[in-house]
Amino acid sequence: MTQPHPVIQIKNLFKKLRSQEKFLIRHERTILSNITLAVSRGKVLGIIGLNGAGKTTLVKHILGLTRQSSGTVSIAGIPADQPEARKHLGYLPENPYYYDHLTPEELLSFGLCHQFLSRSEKKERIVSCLRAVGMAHAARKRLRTFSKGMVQRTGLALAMVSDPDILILDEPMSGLDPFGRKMVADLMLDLKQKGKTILFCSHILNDVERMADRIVILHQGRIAKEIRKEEMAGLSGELRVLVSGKLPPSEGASIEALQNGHSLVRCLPETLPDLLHLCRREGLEVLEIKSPESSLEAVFSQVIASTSTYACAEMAG
Ligand SMILES: Nc1ncnc2c1ncn2[C@@H]1O[C@H](COP(=O)(O)OP(=O)(O)OP(=O)(O)O)[C@@H](O)[C@H]1O
Repeated sequence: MTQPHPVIQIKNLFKKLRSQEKFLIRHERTILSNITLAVSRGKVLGIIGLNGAGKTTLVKHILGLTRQSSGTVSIAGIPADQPEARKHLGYLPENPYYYDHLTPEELLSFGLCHQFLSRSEKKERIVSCLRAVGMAHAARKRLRTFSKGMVQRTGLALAMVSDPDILILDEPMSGLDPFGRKMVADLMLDLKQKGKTILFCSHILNDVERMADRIVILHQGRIAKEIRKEEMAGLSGELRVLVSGKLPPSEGASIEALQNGHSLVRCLPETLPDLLHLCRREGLEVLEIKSPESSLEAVFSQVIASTSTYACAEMAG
């Protein structure tokens, strides 16, 4: 089967920044190191990483807003620094800030100024985008009167208004209440169903796990791990069960004898009834059942622990 042509293609991308000269010695910091990444049409790629891992810098390269030290970035086959590449992109920045005397309606019509649409088509597009993000009721209010979450929602509408094929969303859930988060998640899945390609960065691992087809863990400017959806399903989501004594071996459970005489059992939720039965039979008490961590959270922690002596990523380079 032939692979679909990637709409975002990054090859061997390096970004180095020159620090101030010290004693005539020039220092360089590597912000991104040998990033190679491709996203196919209609797919959702989630990027996660610690603060300072390089996520926003990577996004800036995709948007053609900064120049790479080496390597290539292309959007729909066009180098990312060419203006034509941007026609394919809708962008929500990490901390959206817009002229706050504007209304969402005015802001979105600015986003459509290069589109050949009739007045009524523009109006229809603006209304439907504001409705999609739950901001239709505030279409004519000044942005300066908005909460952070309302600005975030308006920013998302702006990213969508020109109907781009590719959406680049830097922390789309930031500042949103639980309803807002669900709304954005549903919206992203809807956009995906419409064939849009989405690349987003987030610190909310549950959302990333739910929405992404593929996840990239960026650490200290490098791709530390890529996880495909199929692999995500297979990640362990084990329960941890604390039992008041020693247990004999049991199928489907890993048992660790603790120094205080208790046992810590790890098992999948479907084998819990067998384990409870075993505890009853052995006359042991179940002291605690801890639900699984987000499986992505477990993998993320593992990757970070194994790829670094965790010094703050900002010190890297
Ligand atoms: N203009 C700049 N000048 C100097 N250093 C910079 C600049 N922009 C980014 N950096 C450094 O590059 C590294 C990556 O920053 P970036 O903003 O891409 O991280 P991030 O993963 O988006 O972090 P966060 O999760 O906190 O948003 C950081 O160490 C940051 O200090």
